[in-house]
Amino acid sequence: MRALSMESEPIFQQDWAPRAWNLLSKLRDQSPLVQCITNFVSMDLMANTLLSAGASPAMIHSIEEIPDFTPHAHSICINVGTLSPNWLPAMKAAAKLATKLGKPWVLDPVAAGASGFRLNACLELVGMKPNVIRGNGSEIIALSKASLGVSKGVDSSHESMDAMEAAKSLAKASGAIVAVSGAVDIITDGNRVVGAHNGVPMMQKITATGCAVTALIAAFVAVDPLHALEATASALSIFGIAGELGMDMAKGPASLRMHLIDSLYGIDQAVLLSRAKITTL
Ligand SMILES: Nc1ncnc2c1ncn2[C@@H]1O[C@H](COP(=O)(O)OP(=O)(O)OP(=O)(O)O)[C@@H](O)[C@H]1O
Ligand SMILES: Cc1ncsc1CCO
Ligand SMILES: [Mg+2]
Repeated sequence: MRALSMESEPIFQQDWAPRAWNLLSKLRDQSPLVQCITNFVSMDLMANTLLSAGASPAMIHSIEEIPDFTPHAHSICINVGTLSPNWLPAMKAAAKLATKLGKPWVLDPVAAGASGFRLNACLELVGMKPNVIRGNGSEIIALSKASLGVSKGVDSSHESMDAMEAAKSLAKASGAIVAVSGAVDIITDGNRVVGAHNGVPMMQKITATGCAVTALIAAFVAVDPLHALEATASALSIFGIAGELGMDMAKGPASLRMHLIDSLYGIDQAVLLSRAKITTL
């Protein structure tokens, strides 16, 4: 057993699986309202992921509706996947209001390194204090270095582990929990680093699984806003478990999409406790 030297150690050494189950149970009881300002590709999978987990999604993105609606949301997910100049003001208005009201919000910097417009928009949003930033390896590296990448667009050309230092420095600079998805999902506050080892490679062959897990993180952070790192690791692990269970029934990406949603809906305590694999890295 490690020495209990740091003040954060008791949480660091927690038993992750029971904690993840506790959060999923809370989510199912409370059904948090998650406002999603997200890309056109992801809307269906994101809403269905939130519903099957037990949360309540609302894809409400018009700037005119933010003053009335955002105060009712329990958390907000902002995703720049199909960004255009007329969407950015609504994203910023929602982020600003969420921060002012103390509501957790989560940023998905899709293809952050693909263009100057997108990178600057993401950097501006990072400056508006998201509670969590979740991207793939290439996105987190581009954001951390504030530079354009030779990226494949929305897909990653890096392993998540390649982005470890970038994730830590982005977390330190922004004050956000930073999560990097991949074979091992990395979650860090800049000091602590945790790995979520669930999931199957075929999840990369379904568009917007990353977007969907970012929204799931928003739902988990809504039920435990004071422990955003633990909530983020739990969401990533549980989504990965749904992928593993779904893969047992799937014939390819299209049927995995369906079985993943069914599996997320059906995850019970025994399955979660036996499958969740969250470790200190
Ligand atoms: N090699 C892998 N093995 C297991 N799980 C994986 C692997 N790669 C990705 N995943 C899982 O797939 C999900 C999506 O991660 P990915 O890194 O593909 O996101 P993304 O690139 O942002 O996706 P998108 O832009 O399509 O939404 C995450 O839950 C992640 O844990
Ligand atoms: C394919 C695609 N293009 C812009 S957003 C998106 C969904 C996955 O990020
Ligand atoms: Mg993505």
